[in-house]
Amino acid sequence: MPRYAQLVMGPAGSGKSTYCSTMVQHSETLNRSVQVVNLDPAAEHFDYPVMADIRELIQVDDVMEDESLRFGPNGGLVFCMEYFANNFDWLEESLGHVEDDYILFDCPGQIELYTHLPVMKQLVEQLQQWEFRVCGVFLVDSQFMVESFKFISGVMAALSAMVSLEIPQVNIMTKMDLLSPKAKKEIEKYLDPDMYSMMEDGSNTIRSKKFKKLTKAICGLIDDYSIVRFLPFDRTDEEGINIVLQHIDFSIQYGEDLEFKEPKEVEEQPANLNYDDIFQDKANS
Ligand SMILES: Nc1nc2c(ncn2[C@@H]2O[C@H](COP(=O)(O)OP(=O)(O)OP(=O)(O)O)[C@@H](O)[C@H]2O)c(=O)[nH]1
Ligand SMILES: [Mg+2]
Repeated sequence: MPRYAQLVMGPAGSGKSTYCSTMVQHSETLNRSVQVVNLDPAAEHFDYPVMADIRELIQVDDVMEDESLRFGPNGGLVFCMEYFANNFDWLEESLGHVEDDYILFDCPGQIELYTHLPVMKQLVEQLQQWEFRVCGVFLVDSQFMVESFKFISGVMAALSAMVSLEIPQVNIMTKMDLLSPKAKKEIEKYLDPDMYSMMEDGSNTIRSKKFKKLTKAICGLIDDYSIVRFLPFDRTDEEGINIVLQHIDFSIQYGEDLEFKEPKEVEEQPANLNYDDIFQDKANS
């Protein structure tokens, strides 16, 4: 039986930890068991129960305080993640060997982890060896997506994670509840984007003549191949959360191997049943 995992990624403060705790609560209402592993060695607090916590293995503070290393917060985090990649047996031990389990990995917010460092790819390959089907969940704060040039940079960040990890990926715009009614209307344009008309919009930011060809090529890539799409995520909207979960489940084929319940057997009826005769028999008896 396969095991299932979501790799919850995204820029700093995009709502990864909140997403994890929302998903845990939502799954409880569906009577599904979902566990969370904290992979952020700099995490201070989160409000979900953890199955495993990378801070048991290594903490950013310890790395920064180490006289021989002398790292700052970002270098420290990269060091921690590389240390983690060299010690996957810690994760194996913490995860155990439960078949059919469903685990969310709450990742750190440093974007370089998803764009050019090999750690996350190594983690994905390791999880796949342990028979996990892994879906990338890339979160971007919706408040940073309501203008064309910001949207394109969000799309590029999501795309580089998709390209480097080579797993199914569901992209999500978080914190939809914080948008003003005007911004909510505006954001609809970005949930089903028409990149070519976006290039023609009022702002001059993406219409610089010098980069026109490049902008057009990027917009064309996104539009023509429908490579990147975003789903809205409002933590107060159960229906919306369910839609996101269904997309993710579908991408990792969750549920396909679950036990199929046989329908109750119906007593076989004679092929040429004559109802009139039956009613007549009953009436006579
Ligand atoms: N209103 C609202 N606030 C949210 C939502 N998601 C996250 N937040 C808030 O945004 C802040 C950051 O959320 P986190 O879940 O810690 O974000 P993160 O991506 O885990 O952050 P790092 O781990 O530091 O990268 C917190 O104050 C959350 O309460 C949301 O859907 N709605
Ligand atoms: Mg977090």
